[in-house]
Amino acid sequence: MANILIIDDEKSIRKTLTEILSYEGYKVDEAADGLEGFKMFQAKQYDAVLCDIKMPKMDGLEFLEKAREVNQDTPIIMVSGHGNIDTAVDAVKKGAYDYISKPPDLNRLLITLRNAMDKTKLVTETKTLRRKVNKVPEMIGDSAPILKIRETIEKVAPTDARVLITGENGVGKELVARWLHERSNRASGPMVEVNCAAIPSELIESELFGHEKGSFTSAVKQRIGKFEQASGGTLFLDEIGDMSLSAQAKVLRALQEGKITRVGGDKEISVDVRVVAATNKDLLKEVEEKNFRLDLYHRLSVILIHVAALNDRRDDVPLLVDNFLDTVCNEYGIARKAIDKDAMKALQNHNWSGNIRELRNVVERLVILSGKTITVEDVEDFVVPTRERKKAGS
Ligand SMILES: Nc1ncnc2c1ncn2[C@@H]1O[C@H](COP(=O)(O)OP(=O)(O)OP(=O)(O)O)[C@@H](O)[C@H]1O
Repeated sequence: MANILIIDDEKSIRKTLTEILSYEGYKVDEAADGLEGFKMFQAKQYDAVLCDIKMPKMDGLEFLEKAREVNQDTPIIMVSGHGNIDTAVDAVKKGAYDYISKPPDLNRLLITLRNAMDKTKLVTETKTLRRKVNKVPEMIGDSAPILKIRETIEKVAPTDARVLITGENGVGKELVARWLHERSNRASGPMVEVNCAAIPSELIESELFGHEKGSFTSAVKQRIGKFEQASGGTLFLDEIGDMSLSAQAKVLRALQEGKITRVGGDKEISVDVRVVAATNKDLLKEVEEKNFRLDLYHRLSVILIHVAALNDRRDDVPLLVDNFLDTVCNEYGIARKAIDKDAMKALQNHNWSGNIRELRNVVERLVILSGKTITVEDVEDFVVPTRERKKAGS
């Protein structure tokens, strides 16, 4: 049964609305002004709110504004008298679902309520589905370094502490960042990723902080930067070691003050982001070579997570191979291929300079090229690079 909150200072209106809605099977609570209504709204989850505009203590617009800060999803329908249709329209612009006029027309009231609640249901379902579709892949492995990383993620994720993730290419740094977001209190917010190495240095500031229209030749319209996009969520700065010194200075300011300014703008905009950064470089060496700011390094590295190279945790190889065999065969829609002991051993001893990304490619290649069971010959034929085999044979 849906719960509806009615906020109106006129007792007769509350009575009429309550009678209609109770008759239709809704559970109804009443409040006589915005302040009382807001307290009830904070204390209980409602499916919809009907709210008068002109009221003592706290009016409808103020209620709307405050309620939106608490909960974005519950639809709020304004109930407007003759004199304040304009305010009702204004309320809709500010996030009210719709408005109905006094005296309330029975059919219009019920249809508006039903539509509002249908929409909320759809929004909630979409959110749940999106979360399911974008599920973060498992972090496979039970080697000591992986256990330690999982433990650190569980401890650190719910805090807003900044994390610097280090490790070679393809070890799983991005995966760690995604789990930090997933396990944080920001998980329902966005996770926005910026690959600092892939963006030309003259564009990185506009990418991160946005720009105002006309601030430079190609700025034909206003653009919201990644810091703003990530508000309420996590900003993942990948390859931070490749960021220009001038962009570093601006990032530092954003981290110190929690505020950014768009390129070509003069307004300071508050942003609420948790920053997670990653690099394959030795940042302290970059600091020594004056390519990276020490103050920024300290800001970013409150917590350090180092992801060990696959060659340093070979115990994880069999688990990873088994897991990738499952997913790859599934993706290709073919029966799960087996792998014999010697083949697994050969993979375990291989030099994984490309880390887990390389391992996944290798499994994919083996699945495509081998028979039902992957053998050590397959590994020798399809995995060990020709160059190395020639060397070994000569
Ligand atoms: N422990 C793991 N278990 C399962 N899959 C993993 C694991 N670690 C990494 N992967 C997968 O390996 C691939 C490479 O990982 P990821 O992109 O996180 O590496 P990275 O360190 O960020 O690489 P780069 O530095 O090149 O950006 C991804 O597909 C990721 O899902």
